[in-house]
Amino acid sequence: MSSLLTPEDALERIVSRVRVLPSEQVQLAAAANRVLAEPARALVDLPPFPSSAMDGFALRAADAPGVLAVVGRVAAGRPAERPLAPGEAMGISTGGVVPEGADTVVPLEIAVDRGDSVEVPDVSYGDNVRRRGGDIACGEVALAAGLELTPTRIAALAACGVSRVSCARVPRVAVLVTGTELRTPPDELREGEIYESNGVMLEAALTRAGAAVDRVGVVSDDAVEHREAIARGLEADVLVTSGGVSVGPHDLVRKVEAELGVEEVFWGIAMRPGKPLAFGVRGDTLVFGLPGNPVSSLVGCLLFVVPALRALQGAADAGWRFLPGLLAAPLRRNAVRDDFVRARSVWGAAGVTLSPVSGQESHMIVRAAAADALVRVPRGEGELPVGATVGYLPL
Ligand SMILES: Nc1nc2c(c(=O)[nH]1)N[C@H]1C(S)=C(S)[C@@H](COP(=O)(O)OP(=O)(O)OC[C@H]3O[C@@H](n4cnc5c(N)ncnc54)[C@H](O)[C@@H]3O)O[C@H]1N2
Ligand code: MOO
Repeated sequence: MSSLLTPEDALERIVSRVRVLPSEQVQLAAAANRVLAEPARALVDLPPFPSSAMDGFALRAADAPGVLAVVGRVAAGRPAERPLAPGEAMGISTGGVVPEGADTVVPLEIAVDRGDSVEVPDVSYGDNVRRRGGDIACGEVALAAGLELTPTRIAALAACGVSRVSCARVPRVAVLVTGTELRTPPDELREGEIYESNGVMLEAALTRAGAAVDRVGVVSDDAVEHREAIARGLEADVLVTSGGVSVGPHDLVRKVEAELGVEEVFWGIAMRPGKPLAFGVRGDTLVFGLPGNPVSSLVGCLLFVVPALRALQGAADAGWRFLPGLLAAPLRRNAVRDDFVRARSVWGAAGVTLSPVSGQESHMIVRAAAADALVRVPRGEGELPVGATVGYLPL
């Protein structure tokens, strides 16, 4: 591990080995968090008709101010039965069709409703009328290919009349945990054993990132067990292992993967935690060897596996999505590696401030759990002062 890749180079190498998964048709309601494979077009004008933005009276601006005859009442979904003539007004609800002949809506609060007539003040032409097609016109692209279907985007497509979308298939990810010392709660620990935490963490993080996760199991540091489990894991789109990627005699993952035909693309990244991360490919399967220390595993997953899942689904912006924040405490930089520091974020007048939590060692998952932000301290000289702008990922 003499010359380590920078995190940026590591991510670039990973993304360059990704082959986007084939797409399939998906019901819109089931497409949340997935990535659009083709542009989605509006099937209607939106709004589909000139609609009222207020509860009030529809009229012609040229007739105001004055007293107008009320010749109808329009509700949302119940349009007027005839056009509006000069000198007339119609009661109208928010979302109602502005009747033909009307061009303006006066809100209830500034009109005097006298039942058969209404007194209205001066108005500006077009006030409170939402233009037909003002949001989008029928046939236009509402969302481009490569966009993730956030709740806002799902709503936008539903409003456009779209019921099915084309999305990349959900990536299948196999998670394999290695380590003879690992037990699952509530089993009792024997001398030298600890509770396994990376498997559940990875399943949660990868499910949140849109993967279908298959827990291949927990294997001890034994080559035969490794071989059988890794061979199964290699059937998935992505294999993520935890532990066994360092230099010790019981670190078997890379060796067994090589025997099973995995081409190692790199091993080792100039970052802390997570330095001994390994990445390889076999066919189209991406193979991530995350270090066993729990915080190292978490950081490796967020920085490299999650973007790879986005890239597999054809996301236009698969890369890191660091948000800007201000350091609340000075942090020393390392000359050659990036540090990823766990911090607590607080929103204040100056923006988001980030306070590193106490206990930054890579086995301290409980200390990390007090944090909600992963702060990048870029390699370089000296220290970052209080108030320095840094990038962070929400945890
Ligand atoms: N001589 C060297 N030793 C180590 C180096 C090194 O460069 N030279 N690197 C250290 C770093 S950095 C890390 S990170 C770890 C990574 O080691 P492995 O990926 O081989 O992980 P393990 O040895 O299997 O485990 C490390 C640590 O984490 C605990 N662990 C493992 N899996 C889990 C799990 N699923 N849940 C909870 N805890 C887990 C394990 O018990 C160990 O304590 O190597 C350093 N060593
Ligand atoms: O990176 Mo190890 O990931 O420093 O504990």
